[in-house]
Amino acid sequence: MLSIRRLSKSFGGLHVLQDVNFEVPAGSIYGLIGPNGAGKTTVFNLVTGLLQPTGGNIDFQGESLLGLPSHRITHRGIARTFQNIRIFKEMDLLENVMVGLHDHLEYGTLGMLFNTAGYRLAEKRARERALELLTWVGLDGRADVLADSLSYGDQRKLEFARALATEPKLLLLDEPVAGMNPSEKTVLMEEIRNIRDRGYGVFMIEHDMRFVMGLCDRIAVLNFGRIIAEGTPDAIRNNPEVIEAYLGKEDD
Ligand SMILES: Nc1ncnc2c1ncn2[C@@H]1O[C@H](COP(=O)(O)OP(=O)(O)OP(=O)(O)O)[C@@H](O)[C@H]1O
Repeated sequence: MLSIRRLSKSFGGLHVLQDVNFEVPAGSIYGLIGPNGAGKTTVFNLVTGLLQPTGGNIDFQGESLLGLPSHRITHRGIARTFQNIRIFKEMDLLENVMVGLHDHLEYGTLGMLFNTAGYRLAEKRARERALELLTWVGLDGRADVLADSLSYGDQRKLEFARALATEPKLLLLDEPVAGMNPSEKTVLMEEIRNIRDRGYGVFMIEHDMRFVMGLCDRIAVLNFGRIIAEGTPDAIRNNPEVIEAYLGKEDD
């Protein structure tokens, strides 16, 4: 689904990524791990068009993403959440999700101004879809609650629903469980599995080893800008180079 070939990125003389290769298969949960500063966020920024690579290719569903601006990449079917949650705190949950959907509405400002039948139907559909997405992430029944009043874990779920509103095929999650308590993590794990089972691909950066190992189908390990291992959680867990580079330094 997402194919990364010989990818490199330098900032001046700093080689942040060098000859990075891996493939995120469709319908799977894929993890990208590695110590702080290894280059994980740079990979996400390259895939989502916030940065352009120094060399190499990024193909999504057989077509290159290189040179496309972020919004075109979103339209190709890649959505993203951020390490620092980005939601509209002064809006309710339904409005937060509908903002993501509005990009896909056929009826623009004129329809809204004149409140045409077409616009009303599109709004009704968007509303129903937003409510469905809130149910998917376990926030049903709270559509009219202000986002600001949500717990941290629920804010993450809302961000998740907002990303799904762009109708992606692949969802990029940047440290989805950062700051969550253990029970929130367990719930989110189940929800990410449900999303995968609905046919979405999930590609995540995560530092929480228990979460990554328990959830991902495959994992790539970055260390100083290079992939040092790729494989199933069991293979990664037992890889001596990975243990030395990363797992050995884990607090847990
Ligand atoms: N725009 C930039 N200009 C210069 N250097 C950058 C830029 N973005 C990232 N870097 C450097 O690239 C390296 C990799 O950063 P990156 O954020 O990709 O790492 P990471 O693996 O996501 O780390 P963390 O786990 O701490 O989030 C770091 O040394 C960082 O300082």
